[in-house]
Amino acid sequence: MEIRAEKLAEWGSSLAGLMFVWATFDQFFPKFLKDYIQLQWRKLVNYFNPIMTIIFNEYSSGLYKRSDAYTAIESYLSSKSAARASRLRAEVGKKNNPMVLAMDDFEKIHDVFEGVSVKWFKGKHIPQGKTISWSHADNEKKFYELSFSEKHRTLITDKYIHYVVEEGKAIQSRRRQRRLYMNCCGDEWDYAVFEHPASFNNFAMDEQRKEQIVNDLITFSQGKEYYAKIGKVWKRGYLLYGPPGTGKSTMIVAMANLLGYDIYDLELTTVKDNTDLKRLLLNIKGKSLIVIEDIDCSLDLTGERKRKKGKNKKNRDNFPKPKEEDDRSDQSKVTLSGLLNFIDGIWSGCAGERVIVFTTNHVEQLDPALIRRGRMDMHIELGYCTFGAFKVLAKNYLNIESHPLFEKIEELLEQTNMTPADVAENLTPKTLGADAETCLKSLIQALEKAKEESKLKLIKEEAKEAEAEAEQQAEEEKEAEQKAEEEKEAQQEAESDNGSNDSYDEETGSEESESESETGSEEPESESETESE
Ligand SMILES: Nc1ncnc2c1ncn2[C@@H]1O[C@H](COP(=O)(O)OP(=O)(O)OP(=O)(O)O)[C@@H](O)[C@H]1O
Repeated sequence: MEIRAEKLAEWGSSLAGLMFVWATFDQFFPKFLKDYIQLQWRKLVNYFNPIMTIIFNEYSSGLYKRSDAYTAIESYLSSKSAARASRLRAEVGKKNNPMVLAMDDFEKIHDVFEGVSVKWFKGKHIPQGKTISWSHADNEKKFYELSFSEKHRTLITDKYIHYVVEEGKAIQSRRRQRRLYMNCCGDEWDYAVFEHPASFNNFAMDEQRKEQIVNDLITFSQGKEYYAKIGKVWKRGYLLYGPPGTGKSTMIVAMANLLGYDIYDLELTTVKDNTDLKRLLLNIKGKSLIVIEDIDCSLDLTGERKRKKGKNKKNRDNFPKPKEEDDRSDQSKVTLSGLLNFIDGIWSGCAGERVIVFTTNHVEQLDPALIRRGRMDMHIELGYCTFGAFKVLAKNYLNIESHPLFEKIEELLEQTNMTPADVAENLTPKTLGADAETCLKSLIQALEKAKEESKLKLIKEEAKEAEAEAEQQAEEEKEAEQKAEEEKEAQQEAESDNGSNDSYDEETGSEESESESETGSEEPESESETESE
């Protein structure tokens, strides 16, 4: 015990001695000398275990835009900092990410990639004796320094940095508040912050089909290298078609939420001409989902423009249109070929990764050129509610996965056509505290009513058809009678004509025989003339 106490006292005094030396060194040695000693020390360490460093500056020289690599690294490290950095800086984030913790200046954190340890340091140069400028680039110069053992150079430069930048970008896109853009005047986009809770988890559709679509979207979003390899622009087209209320708009939102893309809602009727359409395309950023809703109402298939008929378009039609915009829509000259160029002409290669979605209630009216594979790569039919889709809605709206009434509902859904929108509406509790069973019963009532109505409709249609058939038959009979009558009259007339001719013959028989004999004598003559000629 005594020996241990002695040892502790010894260490204590050595530590105190060291601290005294360090304090003296720190206080009395000039900065350049300290820097020099530090440099020599690093060189000594490097000699035995060579360390490589890479610097990522916040601003590239001469540019006033933050470096993309720097911001991506910042996002990547902020996701690691909460657990690893000893000093953090808290920043108020956006609504969907209230607080962001980032590593503070002059902090270090360690990271491990494929078993290799690396060190990140966040530093900044503060220019001395310079007046403060409004430009960040002229003031503090922040940077990240990545250090690692020289022997892992290839792994870090070839793989790790790429991984960090891609991860950082993905984190940025998840954190960023997304935007819903609308084309407003000519070639410009206006936007609103977009927060819609629809997702594939709560989208009512058969699970297998849903999985196919989700996989397709994810494969596309991760396919940068694949598209580069096959020499195609990194874009994919989806055609959503089906009756109103089957979830076309909802699926667009679910797609955007899944991919973390902004939505560009393109209203073709307000685009002046093909040139404006091209300009709009050039103003679309990457990671975007371009939507043209009700394409059949936007563009005449001959390339002529057609004003929207009857359809109450979402978003835009809730606001009064400025007069110029109304006038503009009258003058729109976007053609089908302009739209085809917009989708996949050479200009389409300028906007980076993006998805194009068309929706329509009348797929049969669309020009095949517009929706052929390669333009609209995946055609998705959204139909009436199936039992599989109903189960998703029941889980969303009532939080139940099974119920004795499900069997009856399945049977009724097979016998009638009801859109998911109507099913959802019937599952929504109408009174405070209404339980699941009440809502299911209300749906059954609605389904039975719909079934009755469709039966009545069918009977009416059949009666109408029968009536039309009877009418046609009567008309045909009438026509036949009339025809018979006419034929009879014609025959009678012919007979009476014959009778009068006979009596004339009797009177003028000699004349006729003369004329006949004249003609008879002439005919062989003319024949012989023709032959000799
Ligand atoms: N498959 C679905 N899953 C979940 N909710 C749905 C589905 N289909 C429709 N709904 C609900 O019905 C409402 C109307 O759907 P939505 O606007 O997406 O239909 P739509 O096919 O785009 O209709 P329209 O052709 O009239 O534009 C939405 O608010 C949504 O809540």
